[in-house]
Amino acid sequence: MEGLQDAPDVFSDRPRKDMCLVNVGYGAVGGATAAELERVFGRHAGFERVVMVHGKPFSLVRFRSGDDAAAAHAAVHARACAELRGKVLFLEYVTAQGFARLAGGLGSPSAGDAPVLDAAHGVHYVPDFLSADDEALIMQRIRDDERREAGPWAQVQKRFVKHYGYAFDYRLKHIGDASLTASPQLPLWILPFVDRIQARLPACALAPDQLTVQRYPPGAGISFHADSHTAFAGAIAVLSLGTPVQMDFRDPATRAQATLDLCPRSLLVIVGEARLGWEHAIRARRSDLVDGHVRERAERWSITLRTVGKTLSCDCPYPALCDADAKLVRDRRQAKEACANT
Ligand SMILES: O=C(O)CCC(=O)C(=O)O
Ligand SMILES: [Fe+2]
Repeated sequence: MEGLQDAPDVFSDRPRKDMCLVNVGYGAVGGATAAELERVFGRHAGFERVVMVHGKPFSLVRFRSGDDAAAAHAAVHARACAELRGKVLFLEYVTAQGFARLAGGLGSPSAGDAPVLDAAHGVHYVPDFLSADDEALIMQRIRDDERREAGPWAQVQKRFVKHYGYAFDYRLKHIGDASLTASPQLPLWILPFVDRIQARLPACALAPDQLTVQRYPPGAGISFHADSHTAFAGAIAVLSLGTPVQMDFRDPATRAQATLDLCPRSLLVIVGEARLGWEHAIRARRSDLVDGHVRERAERWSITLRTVGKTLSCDCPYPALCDADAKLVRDRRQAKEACANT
């Protein structure tokens, strides 16, 4: 296929949640529209979204899991499709990297181009943003709240999370049930720190209405992800407390990586490209290698501040990581519009 001979690691022999419909692209002659493809794939369990790339002869389809994709593959692959004028459809499983490369029209930078972690790319890192007294005060407030609220903490992988303002549903990867918040408002003790973040980084325009406390015992991490583009609007801020930890950033198309050391008492704010176009992760391991030396991890706490997206939309140029066209998001958007019109 066009351009793909130079793209190793794009296709996979075994089922993956992403598939490439290799012989139908966007367009009039022999092509289809996204709505037509959604009708074809939307009837299969776990369908999430179709991504079409202008000017390319293929399309991409994402399912919730490899099993869901395999079931749709069994029903669709190498068969004539009545909705597409009897055209025989051919599907190939694609890797996550393949999906990102194809969704980007294969125009992504070559592998090995390490992303640069600086403000120009939307990474704002402020070491020692908090004093040791601030850190102790925040830890004390977390403990005080804990006694008063008695939860609700949730365990996600090996870490523990608690939400204020809005809950996050880690299964749906979107805003969840409000009853799962410790409180519908941000805790009052965070407000002076929000003011301080705004004063320090005014251009990031952080105006949070959700706060998440996370506790990482040694060995806990968070797998590669981009925070949902539609669940949250604008900048994301992270205050780090406790042990230092490395955060890895990854370009989904090239897999190029860069590492940022998140020191205790630091502030990290990600916006724009770093927030929407890169994934980030904290590896689930007990130590980090820093300048050739093993640094053991102890317990780490983070406070993340976000603004819940009210429009459920996103017009970023990063389709591989954008959920604006995901079925869940479209359904929620529709339900919201229906509500507004009644
Ligand atoms: O704990 C952190 O430093 C950030 C975690 C993160 O990426 C997230 O909650 O989305
Ligand atoms: Fe994140």
